Amino acid sequence: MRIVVDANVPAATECFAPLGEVVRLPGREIDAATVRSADALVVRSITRVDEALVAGSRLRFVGTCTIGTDHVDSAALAERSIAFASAPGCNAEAVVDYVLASLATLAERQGFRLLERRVGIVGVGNVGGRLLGRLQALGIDCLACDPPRAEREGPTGFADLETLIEACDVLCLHTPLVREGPHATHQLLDARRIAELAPGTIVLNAGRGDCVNGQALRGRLSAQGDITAVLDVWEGEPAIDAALRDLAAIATPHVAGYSLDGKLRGTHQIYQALAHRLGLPTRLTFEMLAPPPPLRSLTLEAGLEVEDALRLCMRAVYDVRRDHDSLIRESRRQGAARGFDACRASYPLRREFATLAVALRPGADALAEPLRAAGFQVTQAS
Ligand SMILES: NC(=O)C1=CN([C@@H]2O[C@H](COP(=O)(O)OP(=O)(O)OC[C@H]3O[C@@H](n4cnc5c(N)ncnc54)[C@H](O)[C@@H]3O)[C@@H](O)[C@H]2O)C=CC1
Ligand SMILES: O=C(O)C(=O)[C@H](O)COP(=O)(O)O
Repeated sequence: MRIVVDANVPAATECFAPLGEVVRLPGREIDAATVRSADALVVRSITRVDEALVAGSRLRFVGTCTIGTDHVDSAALAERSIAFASAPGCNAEAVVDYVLASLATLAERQGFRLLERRVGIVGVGNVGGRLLGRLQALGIDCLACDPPRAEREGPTGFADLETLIEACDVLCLHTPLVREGPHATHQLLDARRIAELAPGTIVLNAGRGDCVNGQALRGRLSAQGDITAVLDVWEGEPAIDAALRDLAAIATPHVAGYSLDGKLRGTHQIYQALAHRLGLPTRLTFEMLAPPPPLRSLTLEAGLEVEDALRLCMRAVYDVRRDHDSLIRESRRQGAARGFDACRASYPLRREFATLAVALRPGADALAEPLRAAGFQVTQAS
């Protein structure tokens, strides 16, 4: 059993070596020649898995250690009886951490209170649903837009995109890339909708780059400069639009989901799927793969404002400004595409908010609820 695995998949040896011979390759270098002699292929989102890649191979299994599956032609795999598995929800918590860290950073920079904003969430699945849960627990007013869910579950609790555009201060996109059909998301935020955004709106895209018309967004940012963009995903990755990158308040190289926890969960889900396919037992648990976090706990004294406490704890675990700064620096040093990929390949260790226990001194009890709502563990300090 020969298993070709993307070099950016962590814990690949621990998970896949017990199942077969593991061959590691950079995701963008996995091609038809390397796949020809493979029995199983384990990728992340940058390897296009289509008929051209798998034709002539003896592949029996393809797994992507990611949530998104738009890089995989699942019909072409089914046609050849190649089993396919993805990793739903694996890094959803990390994306929610990214959104909260970005909004907290903008709140500080632009001088608004995050807890007073109204947030519109487009795509309320594993990511958007968890974001909704954390924001509502924080007491933030939210509107949710998810036409496929509204169709299945009924309209209560959902609004249409036009309403979100009109009524929300922040618009967060968490849709998959769907090119065709009644609920296509390709260019969902098109030139008309971008023109309709009220001045002061924050647009955050952590879904897929092609869900937003980048040219229209760049036009609005450069001509009027009256909205704010937070962009983690881009059209044409890794060769992204440098002008749009420079106009975005926060620009990151498709790393919203890049917590170690999220990546390891993705690997572990595909390990389980492949072992199941081979009829082999799964001896490794997720807990065996995840090392202890470098920062396990911190203590807060009484007297901190809620938003200051939230920002302090978020930054202790994940400071999104670091990812923005390294994309700008590496793009200027190496060019847009190489800089983008270099930041992803050498991504520093990042853990999720849930790995940090915040101990509260007597008198700081008012922070307990908001900190828990944001995703941290909370304990009492003496
Ligand atoms: N930036 C990053 O690092 C990451 C990006 N992603 C992207 O985020 C996407 C969403 O992830 P999950 O929430 O886990 O997926 P999911 O499949 O659990 O949820 C997606 C939701 O979007 C909804 N949706 C579909 N078409 C829609 C439309 N036209 N308008 C509004 N909503 C629509 C679906 O009904 C579903 O509820 C992934 O497909 C992936 O492309 C996921 C993980 C990390
Ligand atoms: O899970 C997804 O969907 C994502 O977008 C991943 O975080 C992307 O990770 P890479 O494939 O870019 O390593």
